[in-house]
Amino acid sequence: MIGLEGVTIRFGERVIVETMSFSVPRGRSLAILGPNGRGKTTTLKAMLGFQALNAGRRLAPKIVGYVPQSASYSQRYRVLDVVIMGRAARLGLFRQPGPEDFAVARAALDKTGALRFESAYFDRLSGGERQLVLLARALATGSDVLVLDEPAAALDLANQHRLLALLGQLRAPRDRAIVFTTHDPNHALTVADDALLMMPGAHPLFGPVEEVLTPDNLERLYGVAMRLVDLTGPDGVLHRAVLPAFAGMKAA
Ligand SMILES: Nc1ncnc2c1ncn2[C@@H]1O[C@H](COP(=O)(O)OP(=O)(O)OP(=O)(O)O)[C@@H](O)[C@H]1O
Repeated sequence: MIGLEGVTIRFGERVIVETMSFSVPRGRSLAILGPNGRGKTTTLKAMLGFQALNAGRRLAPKIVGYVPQSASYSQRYRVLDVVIMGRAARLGLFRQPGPEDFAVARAALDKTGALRFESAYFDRLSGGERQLVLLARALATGSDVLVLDEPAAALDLANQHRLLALLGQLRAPRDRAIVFTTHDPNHALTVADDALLMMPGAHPLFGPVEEVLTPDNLERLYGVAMRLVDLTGPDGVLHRAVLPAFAGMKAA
């Protein structure tokens, strides 16, 4: 389980969140949505213990698989070494990674479709390729809690599809708590059970995706008119999708 209880965070005079509470138990996934600069990353950092709280407390296990928006290292590392870092908390300060750690790291890279980069230098990869490696690093922790900060942001459509399929696979056994931020409500509709909408100038809305992700709420969230559409998915079943009204506009 991971979450926040009565958390307030201020930067100077500015209140980012005030007495905010939510939790994600094992078996559920949460999507956090909100406009740029509203406090999504700050909320994730608070959950992970990287952000000082003005009030309240965080609820989190000792080891969490975390995918930051980006990562850079002061040294040059190969991809496999970056993923092995996900094992660090289990290894402790002095133990070297063994064959089992390398096997776990390779399996994680295989799962995210990044095994072909295992010997490449991490800093030579594209933004999207790095994101797949960071996701593998999070999986390699073996934690049953995964926290992902805009995991799809740098991904092309094929890799978004792969990421959503992978999140779907990770969610299916209902033995993990998964939290991710996204700017795409359709990603929330596809793989989240609950949504936290960080409304501009108002308290966040939290609840099951089907109750919270309404066109009205999304319009208030982004200030853009939204429409609901029903689309037949690859499985032949009708699925709900949301589109901003500009999706129907023709370029002049
Ligand atoms: N350490 C800090 N000190 C002062 N202000 C900060 C600090 N960290 C973040 N902020 C500010 O808090 C606000 C929320 O930032 P945050 O990164 O959480 O937004 P976000 O919702 O994740 O945005 P985006 O969608 O653009 O990634 C921003 O205005 C940011 O500039």
